[in-house]
Amino acid sequence: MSVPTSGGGSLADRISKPDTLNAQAETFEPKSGTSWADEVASPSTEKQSALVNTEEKKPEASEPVPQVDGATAPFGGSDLQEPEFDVEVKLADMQADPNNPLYSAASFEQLGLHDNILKGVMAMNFRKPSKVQEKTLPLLLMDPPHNLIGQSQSGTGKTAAFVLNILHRIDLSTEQMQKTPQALVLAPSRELARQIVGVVKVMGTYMPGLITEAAVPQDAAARGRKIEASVVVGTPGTVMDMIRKRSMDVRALKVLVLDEADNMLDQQGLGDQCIRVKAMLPKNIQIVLFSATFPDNVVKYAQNFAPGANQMTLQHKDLTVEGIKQIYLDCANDQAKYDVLVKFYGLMTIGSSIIFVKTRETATAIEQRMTAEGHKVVSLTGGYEGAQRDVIIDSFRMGHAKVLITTNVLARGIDVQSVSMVVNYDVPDKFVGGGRFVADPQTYLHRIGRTGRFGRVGVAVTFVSNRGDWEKLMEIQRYFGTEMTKVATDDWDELEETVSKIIKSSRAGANFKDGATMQM
Ligand SMILES: Nc1ncnc2c1ncn2[C@@H]1O[C@H](COP(=O)(O)OP(=O)(O)OP(=O)(O)O)[C@@H](O)[C@H]1O
Repeated sequence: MSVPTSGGGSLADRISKPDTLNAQAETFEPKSGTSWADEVASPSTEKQSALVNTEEKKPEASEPVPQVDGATAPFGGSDLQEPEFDVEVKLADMQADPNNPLYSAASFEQLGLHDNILKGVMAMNFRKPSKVQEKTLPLLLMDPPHNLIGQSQSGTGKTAAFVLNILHRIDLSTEQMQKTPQALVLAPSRELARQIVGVVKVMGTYMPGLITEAAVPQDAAARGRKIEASVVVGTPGTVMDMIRKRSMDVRALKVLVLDEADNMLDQQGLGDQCIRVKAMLPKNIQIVLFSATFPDNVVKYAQNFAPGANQMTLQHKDLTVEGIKQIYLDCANDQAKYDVLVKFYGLMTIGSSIIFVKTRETATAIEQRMTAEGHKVVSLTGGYEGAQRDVIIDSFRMGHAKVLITTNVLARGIDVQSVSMVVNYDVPDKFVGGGRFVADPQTYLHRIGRTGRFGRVGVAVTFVSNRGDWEKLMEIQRYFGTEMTKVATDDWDELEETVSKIIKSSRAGANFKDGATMQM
């Protein structure tokens, strides 16, 4: 099959010819659009603060076995050990390789956790800690408590590290204590907050009296209800409102966690809210910051926010996840991108995938066009109301929709193990003033990290259709010292062959429709 794309020759060709390149440079202006800060829990959406008791969100018995919203597959853990996964390297091998981020020399039993907590860990089928869990848990569990800044690659189990510390520290001995907030986790999106609630609940299954609640923007009906939970996970604006309105009592809080901490401290608005929340908490609270990325400009903030913290950090070059194969599709021009997207989806059978775009408008446009082509897609952006967002993400987690189109609002933290491909329809960039956008390596890393979770394999495909995109992508490549393979889109036979080879070499899980060899 050979499906040529419309005119113009490949981008790389144009780039190697300076004349053409200059001509192109004038044509391609940075797109304006919705910003990251606009998409995340913004002050306006946060006004509708209320509590979400995720107890009500249990799936119907007849539905496919879901990931509990947001917990990982309940009691399935990282099921890479199971033979159904046609991978050459088993999780056990990875966890025995000292150079792998999933490696550990210790067992969960050696970490000094209470038996009821260990039972939860074992029921999740976590057989051994990952490196970040093994290294940070002894530091987190120390008495007196110490602050911690922890960094490790996406999908390597940071959530369990901070959740285990929380479960270890809370006191559930009386009904009064069970209903009193003792640990607070802040996350940048409602979806991530709800996911973390799911993890706390699943891990704490064997802890009698554990009550966990999400504090995220919600419908007006629940507004004003007092939090009666030992563990609270929320977005910063909502939590700030609740503390101010005294619907959350913070006097007994012992632990504050910022997940995606660099993002939380760096973003205008979010950063202020986190600082205000912290100022209202007891002074001797343990502060724990986790992320896969801590860019240089945020490190100082982080150290001020968590004074005297123990630190586990990584070099840029060690941040990429080995199992994620990175390619870019060289599209003739901006208009050709959509055709390439549809042809690409026509060619491959992909488990679940996420398409990242820059603006809400692009998300809606692609959703409509792909739906018309018969694909089961949903889109989720900051433009939707909270309750709608819950329905959308749940339908993706359950596998009812196979393709999720979203903006940076879901770039971080979301853990859906079946995601075998991430598409960057727009190269991630950030506004730096003066009408300029520059490459955003951190967002790139977080986006592609939605696949390849805990030793799984996946493919990250970035669309490049102009010189500006290409330069930004090369900047990202340099930043991480990684290799991204260029794939032309003017010869689909060749594209099929190239992508097939790449997928095989990475053990990644996508099938070509007419000759499946790989399985995920
Ligand atoms: N010790 C373990 N053994 C097996 N599976 C694990 C273990 N720890 C975590 N996992 C699983 O690994 C997956 C990724 O974990 P998690 O979401 O905590 O990653 P993360 O490091 O927070 O990633 P991100 O940077 O993207 O937020 C989850 O599905 C989780 O259940």
